[in-house]
Amino acid sequence: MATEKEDMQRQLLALRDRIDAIDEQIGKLISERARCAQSVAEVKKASGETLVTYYRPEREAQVLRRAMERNEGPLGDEEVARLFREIMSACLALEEPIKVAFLGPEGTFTQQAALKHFGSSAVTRPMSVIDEVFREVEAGAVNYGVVPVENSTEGVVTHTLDNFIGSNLKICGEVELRIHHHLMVSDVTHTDSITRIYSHSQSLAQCRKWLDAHYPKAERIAVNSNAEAAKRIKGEWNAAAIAGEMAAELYGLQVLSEKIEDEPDNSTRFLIIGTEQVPPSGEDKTSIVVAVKNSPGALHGLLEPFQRHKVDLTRVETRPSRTGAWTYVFFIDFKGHVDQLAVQSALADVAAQVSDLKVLGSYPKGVL
Ligand SMILES: O=C(O)C(=O)C[C@]1(C(=O)O)C=C[C@@H](O)C=C1
Repeated sequence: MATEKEDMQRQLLALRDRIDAIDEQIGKLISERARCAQSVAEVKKASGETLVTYYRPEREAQVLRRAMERNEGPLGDEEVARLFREIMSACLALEEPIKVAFLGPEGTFTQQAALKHFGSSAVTRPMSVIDEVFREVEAGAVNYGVVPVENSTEGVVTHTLDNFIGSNLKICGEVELRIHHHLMVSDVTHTDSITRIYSHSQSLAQCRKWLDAHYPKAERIAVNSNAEAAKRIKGEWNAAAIAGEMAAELYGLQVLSEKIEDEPDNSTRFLIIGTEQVPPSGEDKTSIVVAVKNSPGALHGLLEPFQRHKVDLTRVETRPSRTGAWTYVFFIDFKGHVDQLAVQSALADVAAQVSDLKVLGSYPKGVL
C-alpha cells in the first residue's frame, strides 16, 4: 500500500509532467509568434517609408484587450494582459529595441509606469526634469517619453501641461499607476532621531496627514523626485525618504512604514509622448488645448459643442496663459478619436469660438 506521502509525490510528478508538456507547447508558440513579429518588421521595412514605425500603440491595445476578453481564468484579466504585455515587448525588441525617456532618476514611479506600458524589454533612460523628457523626444534621441500628468489626490502636474503648450509632440498613450508611498531609511539612520524627510513635493503632499500624525516636527524637504530623495538619504543618519518600492530596492533602503499615503486609492496618470498621431484602436481618448479670452459665458460656449455632438468629456483643466493677461488655456480630454465624425464636428464648433486650438493627440484608452 502506498503511503499518503508516496501518493502525493506521484500526483505531483504527474502534474509536473503535464506542466512540462504545456510549457513546451507555449515555448514553441512564443517562438512562432516572435518569428511572425520578425516578418512584420520585414514587411514594414519593405514599405519604402523613410521613417518606419515598429511600435504600434493601437495594435498593442487591441492585442491586450483581446487577451483580456478571451481570458477564461483562473488567472485574472490584468494578470493575463501583463503576460501578453511582456511577450509583445520582447517581440517588439526583436523588430527594434525601443528607447523611452522618463522623469528620473532610476526608480521613480514614472519609470515604473514606462515599464508597465512598454514592458521590460524597452530601454528606459532617466531624465532629470520633465522639460528634458520632451526635448529628448523632440530631438529624436529616444522614440518616446513618459511624463506624469495628474494625481488622484494632488491634481495636475502643471509642468507637464505647460510643456505641451510650446511643443509639437503628440500624446500617443496613457497609463495609470496605483501609487503606494513608503517611509524608508538607510542602514546608518537612527530611526528614533529622524528630523528631515525628503521627497517630491507631490508625495509630501500626498502623505501630509500621516506625516502630521507621526513626524510632526521633522523638516519636510522637497526634492526633484522620490528616487532622488531615496538616493540622498544614504549616509544621512537623521534623514528618511518617502518613495516607492522600486526606489527602496534600487538604493538598498529599508522600509520603515508601508503605504503611508493619505488616500488609499491614490493613483497617478502618465502620458506617453511621441512624434506621431496614433490611428484609432476602437476605444480611444483625445486631448486638446485651447486658448480662450476671459469673457462671460466663455467656458459654457467652449463645452457646449461637446454635449451637442455627444462627445464625453473626461477632464477639463485650466491654466493661466503665458501670452496675454486675462486669457486662459484649457486642457480638455474626451472619449473618441479625431478620425471620428462626431469629434471632428465638435472640434470645428469649438475652434470657431477660441483664439487657438491644438490637438495634443488621440490615443488608446489605458488598458493595464
Ligand atoms: O503588429 C505589429 O505591427 C507588430 O509589430 C507586432 C507587435 C506584436 O508583437 O504583436 C509588436 C509590436 C507592435 O507595437 C505591435 C504589435
